[in-house]
Amino acid sequence: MNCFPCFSSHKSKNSSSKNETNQNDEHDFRPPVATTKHIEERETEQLPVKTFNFRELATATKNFRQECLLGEGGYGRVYKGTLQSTGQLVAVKQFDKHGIHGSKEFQAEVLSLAKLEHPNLVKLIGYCADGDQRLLVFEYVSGGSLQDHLYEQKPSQKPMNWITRMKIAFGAAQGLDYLHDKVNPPVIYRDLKASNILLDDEFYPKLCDFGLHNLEPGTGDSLFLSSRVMDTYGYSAPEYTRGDELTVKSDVYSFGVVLLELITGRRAVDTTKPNDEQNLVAWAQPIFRDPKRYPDMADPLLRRNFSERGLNQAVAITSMCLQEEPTARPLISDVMVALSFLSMSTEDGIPTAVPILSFRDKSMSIALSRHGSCSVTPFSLPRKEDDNASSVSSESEDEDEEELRKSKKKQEEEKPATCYDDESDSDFEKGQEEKHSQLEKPGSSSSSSDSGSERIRRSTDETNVTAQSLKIKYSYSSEEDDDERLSSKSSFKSDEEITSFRYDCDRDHDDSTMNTSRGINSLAHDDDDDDEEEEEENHETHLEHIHSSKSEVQSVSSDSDEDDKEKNPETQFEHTHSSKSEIRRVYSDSDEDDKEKNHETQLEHTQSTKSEVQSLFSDDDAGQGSGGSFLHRFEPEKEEHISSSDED
Ligand SMILES: Nc1ncnc2c1ncn2[C@@H]1O[C@H](COP(=O)(O)OP(=O)(O)OP(=O)(O)O)[C@@H](O)[C@H]1O
Repeated sequence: MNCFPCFSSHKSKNSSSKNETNQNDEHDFRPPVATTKHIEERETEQLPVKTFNFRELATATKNFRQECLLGEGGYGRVYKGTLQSTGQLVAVKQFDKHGIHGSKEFQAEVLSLAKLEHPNLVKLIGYCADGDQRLLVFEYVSGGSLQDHLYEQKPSQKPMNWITRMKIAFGAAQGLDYLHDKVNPPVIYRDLKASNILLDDEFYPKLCDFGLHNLEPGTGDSLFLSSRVMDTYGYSAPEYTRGDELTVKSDVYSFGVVLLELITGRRAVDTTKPNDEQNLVAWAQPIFRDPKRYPDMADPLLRRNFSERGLNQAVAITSMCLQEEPTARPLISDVMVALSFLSMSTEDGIPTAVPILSFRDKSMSIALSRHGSCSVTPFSLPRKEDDNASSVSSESEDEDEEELRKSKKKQEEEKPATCYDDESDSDFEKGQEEKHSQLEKPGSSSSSSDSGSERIRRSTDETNVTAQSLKIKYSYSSEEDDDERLSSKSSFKSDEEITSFRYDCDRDHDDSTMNTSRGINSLAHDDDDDDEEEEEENHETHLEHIHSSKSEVQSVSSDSDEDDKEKNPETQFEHTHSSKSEIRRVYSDSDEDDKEKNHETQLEHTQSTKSEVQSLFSDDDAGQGSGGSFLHRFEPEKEEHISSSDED
C-alpha cells in the first residue's frame, strides 16, 4: 500500500498493472512503508487533496480529447473534465513531459499548494503522478479569464462596467494579499497576469497558476523558459529583467499592469498597436504625470461611465504599483484596502472615498489624497533625473504635506456635483454583492462542501475580511508593537511612523449599528468658518505628529485607563462600514480636554479633507463616552460625473 499510489510507479511508464493498482488504491492515504511516516505524508492525510490515477483523469477528460481542451499554457495543457465519482467539473492541468519532476518533488509541491486556500484562489482538488504523467486537478472556473473578458468578448457580451472591474481588481488583490501576508512563508506569485485571473459566472475572480513556479521543468529547458518569458512579458517587474531577486513587490508590479489593463482595456503588450503604444506601461507612464489625461486613458468601452475621483484614485494606485523601485511600490494589503473602497457600489452610485487613515504605508495615503476630488494636485511618478524620487521619500515629506494642505483647500473650494452613473450595472454586480455578503455571514463559505476546506476557508475569511464586510480596526501602534504588527516579511516599512491596520472580523458586532440612515455628517463643533480656520492650524501642527518617527507615534484615542494608556499608547479606531458606504468610527473617550482636542484635530487632519471623508466627532458627551463607543461616519463627497451622454 502506498500513501501516494500515483507516486509509486517508477518502474514502467505504461504498466497497465500499475494503473490497476493505482485504481484500487485510489484515495488511499496510507503510508508506503508501514514503519515510517514522513512528516509530509502525515500532513497529506489531513489535507483536502485527493490522489487520482491517470485512468480516472483520462475518463474525466474523455481521454484528453481535443474538445475538452481549455487551452495550453507554459506548463502544459488544461482540459475540462467531469469526475465520474462525483460529477464535479474540474480543470485538469497536464504538465509537459519534458523536464518533469520526480514524484517526490512533485508530491512536496502538491503538499504546499494544497495548503493554499482562499476564495480568490482556484482550489486544488487533487493530483496524479503516474509514471511520467504529472497532473493537477483544480476546481473548474466557468467564466473564462479576465483576458477573455477584456479582449476576446463575444458580440453578445456587454463590456464590463467600472465597478465590476474594480471588484475584480479587489478580489485579485485579496488573493495576492493572502499569498503575501497570510501565508508563512509568503508565496511570490511570479505569474500574475490577466490570463491567470479566472472569473466565475458572477465575475468573482480567482487566481490560478500560483505556486507552480517550483514545478517548472529544469532550467536547462530553454524552449520551456522562452515560452514562459514570452507569456509574462509585459507583466514582469523591472527587477526581473535586471536579473535581481523577485520579491512580493514584483507581484505588486504585475498587479499594477493588470489594474492598468482593467482601466484602459489595453493589453499589456499589443504588437498590433503603433510602436510607442505596444508596451502598455511605457505608454501609460507619461499620462500618469498628467491627471487631465486620465479620462482619455480609460477604456473607451466604459463610455466614460465612471466617477472622476474613482478613476483618478485607481490610476494613482496603478502608478504606485508600477514604480521602478520595488520598495517604493505599495504593499498589496494597502492596494487591497484602497480597492475595497473603490469597488463599492453605493445606493446613489458614488464610489466611496478612500479614508487615508486606512493604510500601513503613508505614501499610499498621500497619493490617494491628491486624487480625492475632481481637481487635484498631480501625483507625479518618480522622474529618472531625480535620484530620490522613486518613493515618497523623507526629503519630500515637507512638500507632500504642503501639497496635502493645498489639495485640501482646493477640494473644499470645489464642491463637485454627484455622480456615478452605472447604467450598465448588471446581474453580475448583484452576484458580486451576494458573494460579498456571503463572506460576511459568519461561517459562510463560498463553495466548498468539504469540511476540511470549510474550516480553512472560514479562518481565511476571518483574516481576510474585506473592507466591505464587518469592521476594520485601524491601529497606530507604539514601537513596542511594531515588530509584532509588522512581522510580515513582506512589509517594507521605512523608518517613518508605523501605521498599521488590522482587520478585525468581529462576528459579534452588532450590524444594526451599521445600517442607520446615511447622510453627510459634518465635523462636530466645526460648523462655522472660524472654527475651520482654527482647525486648519491644528492640522498643520498635527501633520508633524503624524509624520514623526515611530517612537513618537501619537496616541489618538483616549482611554479611560491611564495605566493601559501608558503601556500601550496605541490608537485604535474602529472603522465600521457597510457596503452602503457607511463608515463609522468607534471612539472611546473620557479623558483630559487637551488631549481630546489634539485627538480631534489629528483625526480631522488625517482625513486629509473634510470633503473627502467626513467624520462626526464629539467627546463632550459623557454618556456616550462612558458607553464605550461613539460613532463617526465617513461620507463621500458628491462628485462630478464625467457624463457620457455627449460622447455617446
Ligand atoms: N481552473 C480552471 N478553470 C477553468 N479554466 C481554466 C482553469 N485553469 C486554467 N484554465 C484555462 O485553461 C487555459 C490554459 O491555462 P494555463 O494556465 O495553462 O495557461 P495560460 O494561463 O494561458 O498561460 P500560463 O501557463 O503561461 O499561465 C486558459 O485558457 C485558462 O483560462
